[in-house]
Amino acid sequence: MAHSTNKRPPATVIFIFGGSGDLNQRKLTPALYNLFIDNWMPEKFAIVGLGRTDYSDDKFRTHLYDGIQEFSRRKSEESWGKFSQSIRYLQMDAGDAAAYHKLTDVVKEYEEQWGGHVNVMFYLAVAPQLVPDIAVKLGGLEFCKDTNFTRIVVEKPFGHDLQSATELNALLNKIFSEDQVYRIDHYLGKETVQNLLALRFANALFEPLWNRNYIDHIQITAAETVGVEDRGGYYEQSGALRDMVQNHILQLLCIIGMEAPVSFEANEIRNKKVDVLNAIRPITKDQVHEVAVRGQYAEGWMQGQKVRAYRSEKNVDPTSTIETFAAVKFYIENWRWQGVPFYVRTGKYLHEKTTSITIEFKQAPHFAFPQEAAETWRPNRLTISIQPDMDIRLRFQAKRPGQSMTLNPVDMKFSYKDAYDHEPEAYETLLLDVMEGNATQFMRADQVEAAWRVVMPIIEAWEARPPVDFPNYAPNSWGPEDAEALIARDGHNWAKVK
Ligand SMILES: NC(=O)C1=CN([C@@H]2O[C@H](COP(=O)(O)OP(=O)(O)OC[C@H]3O[C@@H](n4cnc5c(N)ncnc54)[C@H](OP(=O)(O)O)[C@@H]3O)[C@@H](O)[C@H]2O)C=CC1
Ligand SMILES: O=C1O[C@H](COP(=O)(O)O)[C@@H](O)[C@H](O)[C@H]1O
Repeated sequence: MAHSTNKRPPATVIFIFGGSGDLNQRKLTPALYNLFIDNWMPEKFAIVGLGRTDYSDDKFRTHLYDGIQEFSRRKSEESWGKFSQSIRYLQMDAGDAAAYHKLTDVVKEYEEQWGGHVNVMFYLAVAPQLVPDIAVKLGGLEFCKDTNFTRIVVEKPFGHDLQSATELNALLNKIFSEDQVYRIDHYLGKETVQNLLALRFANALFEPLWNRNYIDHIQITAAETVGVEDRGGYYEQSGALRDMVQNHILQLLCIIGMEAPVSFEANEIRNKKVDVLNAIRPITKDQVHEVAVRGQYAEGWMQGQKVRAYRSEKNVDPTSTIETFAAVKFYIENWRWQGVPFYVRTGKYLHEKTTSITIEFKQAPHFAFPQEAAETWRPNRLTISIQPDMDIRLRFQAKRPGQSMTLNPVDMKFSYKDAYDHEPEAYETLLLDVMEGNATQFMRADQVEAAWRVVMPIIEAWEARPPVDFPNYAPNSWGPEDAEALIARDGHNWAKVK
């Protein structure tokens, strides 16, 4: 969430389970380092990486420094020198209950050194199977019972389905209070996603139009130009629906669909979002084939490179029925959105890297212009590009210069690149939120479960009926033809973002 004052968070010890892993090197340490450069880190902090790998503190810092060189948006020897003094490594197997006293020792050490109580963040950057066991073991530590000072961050995937997510929530809520649990969805930390709240609720301009009376339909696209890369093992348990729709895309849909919050207090925002999830029209298993499309990439070409079919990727079953593309049509059953379709799609190896939201408005009630003007007329559209372009465009009709009354669709555009010189990475924002104890942009237990409830019928129908046509789309395309048909049946096309 936006941080309103330059008040730095209180003294914090950050334990990163999975300190030796990819997420820490690629995202977490670079984010903390950038917060440090911007003076957002607490005056007193320590970062303790945990893992089984045999690292000395120095070797661990060197490993993280390599990550800074590769992944950080800023790199300065001088600031790294200062920042890295606060990093250390603790070699331990997370399954070893007897080793957990070391965490208490570390916390006590800093309490003595810094002279007072310290906040503690546990970041669980480990495979999801390890999460329950680590949570239980942390629960045995006396200082974890301190609900004001101890927080636990849980990475995605949060559960594999509704049942496992519910069980994980029950377990976490037995050990920690809900206020201590931060379920991360990194999309919510993106500047352009947070800006959706500003766009909708800091402007009086849009709200009167933001409903079924003026909006024809809404599209959300999260397209990637990468394949599953070396994550075949994970992806085989997941697929596009679990990996992207259940979390990131439904969260975008919530922000677009929610009612105006009374305040920016965490539970107020989360209540408004969960209302949207609860209002999504349940899809029956019989309807799945009408409202949802799945795809899997074949071998082909991406940006001049030959790429393998999904079924030939590392750690992927050669007969895999896992989808690398998903498109779904949702309806939100409430006064605001009755009858307005929300089309969403996501996929790997698609034609363009883009995450964007397109809001298409209805036609003006009466068209008084000559017939030739109608030929170039296009509906009003508000297009919000989340990434990699970060801009908002409003398409409207203008008169084409000349002696006849012909129309031209033109864009009014706000571009982050032109307006600002930098923006923080999502993990910077979210890690600072955790240190400040602000859970607004994190998933509450009921939100996660409500999102699973939305996608479960599709998952179950797809698992019950394996696809017969996989692979069914070529790399560098926009996915399977059925995805075009899904939206074309309603008389629309997927919007071209650029
Ligand atoms: N990488 C990314 O960009 C993203 C990752 N995530 C999520 O973050 C989590 C971690 O992913 P990632 O970093 O890629 O995975 P990695 O496989 O790179 O890292 C896994 C980490 O877990 C540690 N680990 C495994 N077993 C144990 C154990 N028994 N005791 C202590 N530590 C253990 C490993 O340390 P060691 O081998 O030293 O024991 C390693 O540090 C996953 O849930 C993933 O879905 C989410 C979004 C993006
Ligand atoms: O959570 C995930 O997100 C990434 C896409 O993230 P983005 O910030 O680059 O849009 C996706 O590649 C990955 O499969 C998924 O696990």
